[in-house]
Amino acid sequence: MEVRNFSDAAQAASALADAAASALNGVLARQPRATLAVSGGRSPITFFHALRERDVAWARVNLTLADERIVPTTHADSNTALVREHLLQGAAAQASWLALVADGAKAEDLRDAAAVVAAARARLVQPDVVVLGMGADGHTASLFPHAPQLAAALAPDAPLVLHTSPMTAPHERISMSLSAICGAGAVFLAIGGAEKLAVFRRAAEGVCADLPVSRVLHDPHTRTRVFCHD
Ligand SMILES: O=C(O)[C@H](O)[C@@H](O)[C@H](O)[C@H](O)COP(=O)(O)O
Repeated sequence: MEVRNFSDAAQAASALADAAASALNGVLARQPRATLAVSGGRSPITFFHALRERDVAWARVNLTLADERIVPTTHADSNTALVREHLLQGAAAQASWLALVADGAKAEDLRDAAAVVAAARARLVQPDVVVLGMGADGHTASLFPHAPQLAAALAPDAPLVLHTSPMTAPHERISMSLSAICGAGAVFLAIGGAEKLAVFRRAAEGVCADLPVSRVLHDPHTRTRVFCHD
C-alpha cells in the first residue's frame, strides 16, 4: 500500500480526485470505456465535488458504487441519491450509471435481496478504478465484520456483488466482493479522523479477522493508495 497524509479533509479530497481522475484517464487512453466504483456514506461529498470538476471524458465512463444500502433510491440513506446529488453533475453527468439498486424500486420490491443482487449482476462490469471508504468497525464497501456472508464475499471465486447483512450498521446491503475490488487496476481508500486513523493503523499492520479492510490492504496483487487526514 502507499499512504499519503494530508492536514485537512479538503486537501485530501482534492488529491484523491486528482489521483482517481488520472487513473480513469490512464484506462481511457488504453480502452474505449472505464468503469469507476465509488463509495457512499457521509464522508465522500467533498471528494465528489472535486472529482466532477476534473478533466475526464465522462461520456466514456461507467459509474457505479462499491456498495449500496438496499433501500429505494429516494431514501435518505441511499448512496445512489448521494452520488446523483453530488457527483453526477455538470460534465460528470455524462457518465453512464450502472445501478446496484434500480431507480423506481419500492421498499416491497426490495425485500428479496437475492433478486436485487441478480439484477445488479446483470448490469455490472468489473470496475477499473475503485474508491473505498472505511467505517470505524473496519468495514469497507459493505464487507462488514461478523456479517454472515463475509467469508463468501472474501472468497477468491466470489461474484462481483453479493448480499451482505451488517451486524454493526443499518440496512441490508449489496456489496462488491473482495475479488471485484482487488480486480480493479487502481484501488483508493479515504480515511479521515482520529478514530478511523487508529483503526487503519491496526489494519495496516497485517490481516486482522475483525477488520475486513485489512484484506484489501494486504491483498498480494493490489497496491491500495490510501489518502489520510486528521
Ligand atoms: O454505504 C456505505 O456505508 C459505504 O460505502 C461504506 O463502506 C462507507 O464508505 C463507510 O461506511 C464510511 O462511511 P462514512 O463516510 O459515513 O464514514
